[in-house]
This record gives sequence, C-alpha cells and structure tokens, in this order.
Amino acid sequence: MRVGLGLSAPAARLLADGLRGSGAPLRRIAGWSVLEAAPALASGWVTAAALDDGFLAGRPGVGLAWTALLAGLFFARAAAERALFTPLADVVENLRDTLVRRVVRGVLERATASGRGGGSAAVAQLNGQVDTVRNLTGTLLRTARPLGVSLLAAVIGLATLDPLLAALVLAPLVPALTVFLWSMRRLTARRRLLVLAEEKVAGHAGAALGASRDITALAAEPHAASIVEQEVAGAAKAQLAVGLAAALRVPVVLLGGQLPLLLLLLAGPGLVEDGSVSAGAVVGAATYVAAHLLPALQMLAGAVSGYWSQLGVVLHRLAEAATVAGSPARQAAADQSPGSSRTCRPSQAVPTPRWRGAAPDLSVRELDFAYGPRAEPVLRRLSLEVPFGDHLAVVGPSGIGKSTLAALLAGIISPTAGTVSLDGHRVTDLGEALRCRLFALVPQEAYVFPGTVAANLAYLAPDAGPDRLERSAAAIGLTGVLDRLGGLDARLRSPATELSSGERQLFALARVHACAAPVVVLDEATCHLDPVAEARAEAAFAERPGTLIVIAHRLVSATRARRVLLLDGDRTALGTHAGLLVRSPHYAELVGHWAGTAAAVLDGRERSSVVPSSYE
Ligand SMILES: Nc1ncnc2c1ncn2[C@@H]1O[C@H](COP(=O)(O)OP(=O)(O)OP(=O)(O)O)[C@@H](O)[C@H]1O
Repeated sequence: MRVGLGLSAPAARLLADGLRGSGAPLRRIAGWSVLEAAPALASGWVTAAALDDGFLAGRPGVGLAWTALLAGLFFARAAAERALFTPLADVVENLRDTLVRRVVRGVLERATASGRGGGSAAVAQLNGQVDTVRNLTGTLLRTARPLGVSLLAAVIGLATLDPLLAALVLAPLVPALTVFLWSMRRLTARRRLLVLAEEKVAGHAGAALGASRDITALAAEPHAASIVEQEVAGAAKAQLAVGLAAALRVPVVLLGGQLPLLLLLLAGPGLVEDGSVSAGAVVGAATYVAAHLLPALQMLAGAVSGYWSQLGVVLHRLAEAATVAGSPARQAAADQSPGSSRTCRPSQAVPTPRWRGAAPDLSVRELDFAYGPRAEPVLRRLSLEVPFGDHLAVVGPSGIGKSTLAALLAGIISPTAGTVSLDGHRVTDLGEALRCRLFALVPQEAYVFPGTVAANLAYLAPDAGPDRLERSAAAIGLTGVLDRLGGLDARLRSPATELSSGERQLFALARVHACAAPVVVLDEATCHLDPVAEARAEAAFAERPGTLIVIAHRLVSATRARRVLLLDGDRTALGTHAGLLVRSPHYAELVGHWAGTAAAVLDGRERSSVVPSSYE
C-alpha cells in the first residue's frame, strides 16, 4: 500500500518512528524556517512598495529604503540557516540511531531464530543502507525543506499582495502541483521496481558466472544467456518506465512556473492601464514567480523528487529488514525450524494413516536421481536392502551424492526413476505426517530454537516425559550441557550464542534419539563434534531400537557400522568394513588415506581413541 508522496506504509511508519524522538529539534527547525522564509514572503511586497511608493513616485530614497529592508531580511535568513544546522544534525543522527537499532535487532533476531548465523554480514549491508537514509534525509532537509517553505511563503505573499494577480498565477500552479504530487507516487513506485530488476540482473549474472564451469560442461550457454538477457530486458523496461515518470517534471515546471510568468507579462500592462492593479504589484507578483516559485518547482520536480524516491526505496528495504514479530521474514525464519525443513515434527492434529509395520525394512530398487532434466545423474541404478535394525554407514568422496541419497531414503525428494520403499510402501507416497513419524533425518545444520531445553528436546516426541528426555540427553552426551544450562526447565534465549555448533548438534541428536521414528538418518550430523563425542552419539543411536543410516563425516564411522555403502559411481560397493577392505581397493585406498591424514593430525593420546588399531 502506498501512502503520502509514494512512500509505502512500512517505509512511512519507519520514517515516523525514526523522527518520533526528535520533537524538540523539529520544533526548532520549524521556528527558524519561518525566519528563513521571510525574504520569500516579503520579496513581492517590498518590490511593489519600492516601485509604487519609491522609484515610480519619484522618491528613490524610499525605494532604496525598501530595498535595504529586503537586504536585511536576507541577512536574517543567513543567520537562520546557520542556526538550523544543529537541529538538522540532531534530527538526522537521531533518525540514524533509531534505524540502526531497529535494523540490527530485526536482522539478529531473525538470524538467531533461524539458528543459521550470518546476521553480521546482513547487518553490515543494512548499516550501509541506514547511512544512505541518513544522507538522503539530511540532503532533503537542507534542500527540499527551504524550497517548500519558499514556495508556500511566495504563495501567501502573492495572495495577500493582490487577489487578481494571485488568481492568474495560482490557476495553473494548483494543477501543476497536483500533477507533481501524483507523479511522485508513480516515480517512487517505479524506482523501486527498477532497483528490484537491477538486483535480479546482478543475481542471475552472478549465479551464471559462478556456475560457468557446469554451464559449459552441460553445453547450456544459450540457456544461461537467455535467462540473463531476460532479466536485462526487464531492467531496461523498468529504466524506461522511470524515465517516462520522471519526464512529467517538464510539464509540471512549464505549467506551474513558466505559464504564470507568461500570463503576468501578457495581462499585466492591460491591468495596470485600466487601474485594476499597480505596476509595482505586477512586478512584485512576477518577483514571487521568477525568484521563488519557478526555482522551487524546478528543484522539487528535479533533484529533490529523485532523492525522495530513492529514500522511499531504501526505507522500504529497511522496514522489511527491521520487521521481526509476525512478519513474513519471521515466518521464513520459522520455516527453517525442525518441524518444517528436513526433520519434521509428528503432528498431533493431522490424522495419519494406519501403519502396520512395527519393524519396517527399507528397500532401494534401481534408483536414479538427477537434479534437473538435463543434469548429469547423481545416482544411477542404485539397489540396496536395509533390514530393520541395520546400522549402515555411507561413505564416498565429496559431492558423490551421499546427502542426496539421505534425502531420497527419507522421502524428502523423489527419485527420477526407481523406488525407495519402507515395508513395501513407496516412501514418497506415505504422506508427510506418516513419513515424519517413520523417518528422522538429522542434517548437518542443527536447529535449536529459543524456548526451554525440554521443549527443544521434546520437539519430535511431544509425549516424552522428563525421564525419557534425560535418558536421551545422557545417552547422547548432553548431560554436561544440561547441567550448565540449569536442567530441562532452563530457558534458551539466544541458542545461536549460548550454545556452540557442537552443542547444538548434540541437542538435535538427543531430540531425535528421544523420538520413536524407526529409521534415523544422520547426514554428517556429528561434524562439529570431537571424535570421542561423535563415537558416543553414534553408539547411542546404534543401541536405540531401529535402523540407523550414517552419512559419514569421518571414515571411522564406517568401522562402527554393521555394513558400509561405498558410493563412488561405477565403483559403488556394499559390505562390512572388513569385507570391503579386502575386496574394494578403492575403499582400502580411502581408508588408508584417511588413517594417514588422521595419524598426521592427531597426537598419540587422541589417536588411540580415534584411529582403529588395525590401521596403525
Ligand atoms: N539442489 C541441488 N541442485 C543441483 N545440484 C545439486 C543440488 N544439491 C546437490 N547437488 C549436486 O549433486 C551432487 C551430489 O551432492 P551431495 O550433496 O549429495 O554430495 P555429498 O556426497 O553429500 O557431498 P559432501 O560429502 O561434500 O557433502 C554434487 O555434485 C552437488 O553439487
């Protein structure tokens, strides 16, 4: 929704908030502005009097005296302008402080809520935008304010000088100002669209450049180029629309400034001749128009409207960033919560179909998966049986498709061909509520939300009592953290700062350990834990009834699993750790490489707990 002069409602609210604490300096500005407007208000009157009572009446002394009075008013105006700097600075700095507070709070609360961090980069970027608002507001207060004040003073002066001449000037000026205000709304809206279009160009061009290797490999250059070209065409259209909206300032200046002057010059001599007005009044009216109305209109319709519409765009951006409670952004942050992303919460409200399999086996048949119709398949014809209670480790080189397989197994993404089924049911057909009850996928990024420790641990097991939660916490190795925090009832206010990445992973692991899902998939869910803590967490899951699939962060996970799946294209192999060491040279090579690296990195004390003796 747009409110006055093209500012969106959130932008106008943010500006009002930023100015709220500046009542005193704003009043001082208003006071000094009256004095600042004195020359504009008096210029026509003084000119008329100097002519009618002085120079045209043969009394040049009187004419000079009036002129000297006008000069005095200009000195007063200079003093007012000097005095205005302090309150102007107060207003602008206060606005900046308020905006910085609002924006930093909004961004950091959102980053904390999402548990993803990254708030500092956003804050730095938004602080730059706050500075832009400060500079634009300062510029507008220094330029637009005196122009607006002069325009108003000139109109008042003109109306009180002579009603007939005032009517001549105001007849075209009023529609010109109306068009000007209307065009400001359009211009601000179009400038906003232009900024968005330019950002899209930058985003798509950046993505295309970043992916240039893949684009070349897939011979997709024409496709990538057409996407960027489309955005460039959109930006060009938006630029044209801004240009057209800005072009309206020409008729505004012609109608509101030039036409009144022309009318005065055309009608003036006749009006003087028939005695309707004095010659001094005509020149006085022309002074109001030429010295104040016309320059004010030119500036307002030109640079000032540009500053104003830029201010509207940046303020709207900041208003979006500063909004936290109940905002769409807050919602988006909440969408990263355990209940909605890769791990989901079994809903009490959603009726779930009956599930008979108490000990369901997982079966993968001829599985193909590619991220796009023209992309290289990540997985090709993979078949695998995972009986209930199995403990399978998935290992392989980086980027080979381990996380993709984890998502396919949990039914989060659908295969391109082939099936993944649990107890004979395709996992993608299970329906979300049931799927969430059967699978718990723990991703690398652990989410802990503000709230009590108990609420976090019981997220996937709403019926679990304190004993159950404490047992899971103890099994995973979270008891020390719980003691430090103050137990299950302790409240986490800012988990992103109160807990380390490893501690957040322990929370996510304990949360899943406490739930009843028969299939647990850990996708590098222990990557921030030290080797000892990782071994303990994996042991806890191995003892928990159900199937455990571990996408291994360290190869040592494979030594703890009952079976190992080596994912490696054509060299994919399945077996026990010992069996694969013998029959898969590639697996042996991978293990040997890892053991060598681990031995080089770890000191003797840690090595004994991490590197299996068989590798030493
Ligand atoms: N959303 C996606 N869109 C397109 N390609 C993707 C996407 N996600 C992953 N890929 C690509 O699919 C391939 C397999 O990725 P995946 O994350 O499953 O590998 P990974 O074995 O888990 O890697 P890592 O061990 O580094 O986590 C990679 O080439 C990756 O770039």
